[in-house]
Amino acid sequence: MGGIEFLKGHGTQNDFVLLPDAPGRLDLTPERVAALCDRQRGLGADGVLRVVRSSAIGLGSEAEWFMDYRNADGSAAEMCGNGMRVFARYLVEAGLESGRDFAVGTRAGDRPVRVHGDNTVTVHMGPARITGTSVAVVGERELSGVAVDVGNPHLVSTLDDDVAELDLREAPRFDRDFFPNGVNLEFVNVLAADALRMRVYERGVGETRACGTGTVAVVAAALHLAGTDTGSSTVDIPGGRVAVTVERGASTLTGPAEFVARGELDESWWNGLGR
Ligand SMILES: N[C@@H](CCC[C@H](N)C(=O)O)C(=O)O
Repeated sequence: MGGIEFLKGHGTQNDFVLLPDAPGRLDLTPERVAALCDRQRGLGADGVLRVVRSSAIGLGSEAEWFMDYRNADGSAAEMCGNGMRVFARYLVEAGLESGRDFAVGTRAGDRPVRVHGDNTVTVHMGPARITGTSVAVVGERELSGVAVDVGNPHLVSTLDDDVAELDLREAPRFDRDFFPNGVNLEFVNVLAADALRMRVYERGVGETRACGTGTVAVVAAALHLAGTDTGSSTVDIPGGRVAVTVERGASTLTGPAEFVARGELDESWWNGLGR
């Protein structure tokens, strides 16, 4: 095998390793993903985005390209909003899409995107469905929350005190009967009707500096608690700010997509990792 190309990028500091693999030939095991994402023995990232033709992955997407997203622990997830912005910008800059409006396949379904000229991207995130209520436990605190499905599962807890003060060094607990496949946990302050502040503890990763699906979930939950299902809000996360619109059966996420490096993986390192 020749050198394995990679790019490193981020969306509001939720960071990713992109692996271009059009024909789907890479043996991307959970061990290799975890090693790539490790910040000491690998490149370091919250997740991996494999750029593969939908026809090569065979998951029924009608889009030409499929975002094969993996969490830092090696698990696959349905969707990644910040990753999608970086992925879409890559497709345009690599000449793999000729226009700026196209759809990308994900395990949550095909997602239309628009890549703007200023390196921001709008992603049509699909429906944000309220699925009930549950509880997150942070240390000794029980925080009730609204469960939201954005293709992947979220539990949004609204706090009166500053989310910046929350101690997320240990993984918060949640109801495994309610979320048998795990859950992304968001903690939010409502600053105004159209301004939220959020921290997130991601399934398969830990605390990250942003989560795109999470920002859609917190806007949907805030609207739900205000007695409506339609509205727009900015969401401030530790890594920056995004804009979210939620409507009945649809939502959009707009924010930046940045590249920081590109290169080749060391082949002997890659080949020596557990398969
Ligand atoms: N950071 C992502 C979400 C990635 C997947 C998540 N950890 C899960 O397991 O569902 C985003 O920007 O949406």
